[in-house]
Amino acid sequence: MPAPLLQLHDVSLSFKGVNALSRLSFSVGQGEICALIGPNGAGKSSLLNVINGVYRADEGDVVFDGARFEAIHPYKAAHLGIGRTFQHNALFGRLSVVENVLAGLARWGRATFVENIFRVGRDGAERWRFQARAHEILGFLGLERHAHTVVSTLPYGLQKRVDLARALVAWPKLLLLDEPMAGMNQEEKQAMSRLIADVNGKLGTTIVLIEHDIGIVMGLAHHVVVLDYGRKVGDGTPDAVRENPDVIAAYLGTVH
Ligand SMILES: Nc1ncnc2c1ncn2[C@@H]1O[C@H](COP(=O)(O)OP(=O)(O)OP(=O)(O)O)[C@@H](O)[C@H]1O
Repeated sequence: MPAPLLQLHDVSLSFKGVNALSRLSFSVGQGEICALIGPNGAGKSSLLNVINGVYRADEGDVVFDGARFEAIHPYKAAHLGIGRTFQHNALFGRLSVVENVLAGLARWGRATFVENIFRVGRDGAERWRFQARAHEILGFLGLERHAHTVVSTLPYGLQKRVDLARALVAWPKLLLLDEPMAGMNQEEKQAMSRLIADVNGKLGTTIVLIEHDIGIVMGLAHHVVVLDYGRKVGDGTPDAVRENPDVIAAYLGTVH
């Protein structure tokens, strides 16, 4: 395995007696695409929330890029290089695509988000740097021709791509994607899967993603971690995980 970028050690989290995560340990190597799979309620979203500081683990710790934390604020996580998309659309529907992408840089500069999108304010050089970065990412994700389209008027598949652009614009080392293909048809899933592979292959971004479509996971991920009731029941290459009897019993066996 490549050198780890992210390591979890004995991470536990509970909600009023429900164990969402139980002594969970695993590592994600630099440059990997790691998929988290498991049945509904297995703890996948809770895990992403611990990694980027939305939840604080009850026990255990996380090591990211060589630095250990028990709790971290989401803004701090973003500054350290942990980007995130959400399961449910969290875009500003009435703003344009490029304005939404600029929102991903809102906490990076000296000017405010409002100053940046209305192109006013203190730091012209920074404003142009951010605009250039936003357009670079839009170009990379094939969204440039939609840059000035109001987000709510775009088809769902493209809105998910804008969400990816917003997470990617702030130079993340680690990108956490919470069901980036949820609600998509097969063609849209294939297109999103190719984009994620490009982000990983061409930008070198390490990716942890939650995905329910096993066919997509097996084709896209280098590494699969399987959760069941907050516990890890599988951890390895897609082929190794597919043949693991515990995984078949806990999860893969239940999808047919
Ligand atoms: N904010 C919360 N308050 C109370 N319980 C929660 C909360 N978030 C998650 N849980 C519980 O923790 C467990 C793990 O939930 P989580 O959403 O992390 O699972 P998941 O694998 O992401 O599920 P899904 O595939 O349905 O999104 C579940 O039992 C869930 O009900």
